[in-house]
Amino acid sequence: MSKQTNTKPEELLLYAVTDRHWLNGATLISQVEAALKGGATFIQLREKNLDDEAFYKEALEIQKLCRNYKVPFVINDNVELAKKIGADGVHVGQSDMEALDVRKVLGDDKIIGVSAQTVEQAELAEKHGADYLGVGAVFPTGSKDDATEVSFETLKEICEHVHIPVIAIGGITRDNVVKLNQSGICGIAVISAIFGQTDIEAATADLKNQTKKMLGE
Ligand SMILES: Cc1ncc(COP(=O)(O)OP(=O)(O)O)c(N)n1
Ligand SMILES: Cc1ncsc1CCOP(=O)(O)O
Repeated sequence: MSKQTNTKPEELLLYAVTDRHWLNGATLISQVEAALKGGATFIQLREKNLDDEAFYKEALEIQKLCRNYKVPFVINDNVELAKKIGADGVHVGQSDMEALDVRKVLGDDKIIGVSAQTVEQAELAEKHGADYLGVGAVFPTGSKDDATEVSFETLKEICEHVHIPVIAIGGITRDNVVKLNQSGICGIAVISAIFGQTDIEAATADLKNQTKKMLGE
């Protein structure tokens, strides 16, 4: 990896993306804490329907928790909120604010993650200052209605064409993560394989082990 980025590949090993669909009466903070105890290495707060005030309060709370665990904390899509609370960064998709513009808002030191489904998108995101790429959906997923499927070949090609770390996302479980072996990724991002599990802490620890094995660590 020759290009300097604001993330370390080891921080991207097991990236947990929140989803209140799985709360079932629990609080998001308790679920995120269980994921952190189980060894999640990165947290993304992803809220699609929360009002501004509640989103702000929740982001502050989860940011504090992540700081206690020394784990990077980014916010999905909402660049203004990330700026306001001084989050470690944001994750944006192809239909969100462009990485170049995000960088102007957040400055040089913050983490910008960008979703990519093609080599062209990946190269452009890197050129525009992305620190890492989230590529998927690599398997069928029930967590995102409009997810585009990305083949193993495309995932591998993306990894070969960029110098920033790449993580895979979409339908990844403890049982299928092995199929991502030799793709070139440095980690995985998941929702349901962590937050959809009864024992979040144990599921996170198990998935982390399986991911390390897949990477040959
Ligand atoms: C790590 C990571 N990778 C990809 C995505 C998907 O982002 P996006 O394409 O913006 O879709 P939404 O998450 O906004 O539905 C992600 N969130 N995280
Ligand atoms: C946010 C996102 N982006 C591409 S697939 C996906 C959903 C991932 O969720 P799961 O790990 O439950 O398939």
